[in-house]
Amino acid sequence: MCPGDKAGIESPPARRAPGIRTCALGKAVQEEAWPSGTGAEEQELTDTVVWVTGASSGIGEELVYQLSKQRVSLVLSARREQELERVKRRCLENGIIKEKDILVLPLDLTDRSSHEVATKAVLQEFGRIDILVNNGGRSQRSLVIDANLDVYKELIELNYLGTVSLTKCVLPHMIERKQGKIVTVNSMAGIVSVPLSSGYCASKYALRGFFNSLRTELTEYPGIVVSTVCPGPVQSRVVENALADDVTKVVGSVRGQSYKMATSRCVRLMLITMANDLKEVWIAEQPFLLVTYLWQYMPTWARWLSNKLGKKRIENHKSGVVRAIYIFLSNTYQS
Ligand SMILES: NC(=O)c1ccc[n+]([C@@H]2O[C@H](COP(=O)([O-])OP(=O)(O)OC[C@H]3O[C@@H](n4cnc5c(N)ncnc54)[C@H](O)[C@@H]3O)[C@@H](O)[C@H]2O)c1
Repeated sequence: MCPGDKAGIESPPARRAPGIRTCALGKAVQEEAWPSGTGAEEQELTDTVVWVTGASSGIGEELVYQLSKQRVSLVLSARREQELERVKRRCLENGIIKEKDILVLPLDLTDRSSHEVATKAVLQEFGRIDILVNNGGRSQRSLVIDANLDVYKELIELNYLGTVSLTKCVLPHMIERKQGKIVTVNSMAGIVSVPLSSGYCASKYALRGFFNSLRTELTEYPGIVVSTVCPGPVQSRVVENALADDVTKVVGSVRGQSYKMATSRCVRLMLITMANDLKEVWIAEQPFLLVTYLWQYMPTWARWLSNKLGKKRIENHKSGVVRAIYIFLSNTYQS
């Protein structure tokens, strides 16, 4: 943690002395050096055109609410137009943006043939795309032995290929302008391997690999920033919507989420990430962060701990009381 970081988010990096360092954003850590000499707050995103996928729920929905309090243009995408219209109304009621600043653009990430047309629609409306936030996605709660192969196909189609496809549509525009930000909501499950989420982990590992490669390919375009955001458990509908053992089955309703990070806090930290062009951030409360550190730096210990905690999680899943584990330590493995 940075010295003086006790106040967490209330002591933003802008106040800190120049220099490269590894900092904590309050309880949530970004494993990344701050850019030297700077340290922007989210207001620096003013006057940008931001396209958010998965804007109808959870992290994406909260992200557009917080962005709508600044002077930005927003494109809201997800599959359900009605839900997007609801989110738009709230943005207009509580934010400072006007009707002309917000475009509802229904989009199915798995329908890759529609992505080019959607990109053109955004460019036609606002003339540019400054920030693409690849947020839409789904999780999984099923054992490898039980999960139908279609579950894996769907998770790769949506979380991985859908994101890659949209990014590829937007990229030529950013390259032409030599600027832009591609922010992808990955997960701690892109670093930590978790039982019951094998397909989800695979899709998020794949995404992390893809964007790390893309970042290197873009070195001659320093104005294009590729950011990967890895949250731990955050309050949203991600578990409710998670695929079970068949692609037609979802987990459904889940019990309390109070142990998870508040969506608003996660999003605030994401905005700071975006304003500061950070390459990779880990956003989580303890002990989730600690487990991620173990996976990164002490994989042998991480595997030992995973076996202990994972066993319990699997037992609970098998005995049909999987919801109980959401409150206990085995949630170390949440998406
Ligand atoms: N909430 C967490 O604990 C957590 C942790 C780590 C990462 N994440 C990631 O955060 C992102 C947002 O998830 P969330 O937690 O807000 O969950 P959520 O279920 O509340 O929201 C998911 C969003 O993705 C959209 N979506 C789903 N399938 C889609 C499709 N085919 N096409 C377009 N949009 C689609 C949904 O409509 C919704 O808007 C996901 O990528 C998820 O993997 C969440």
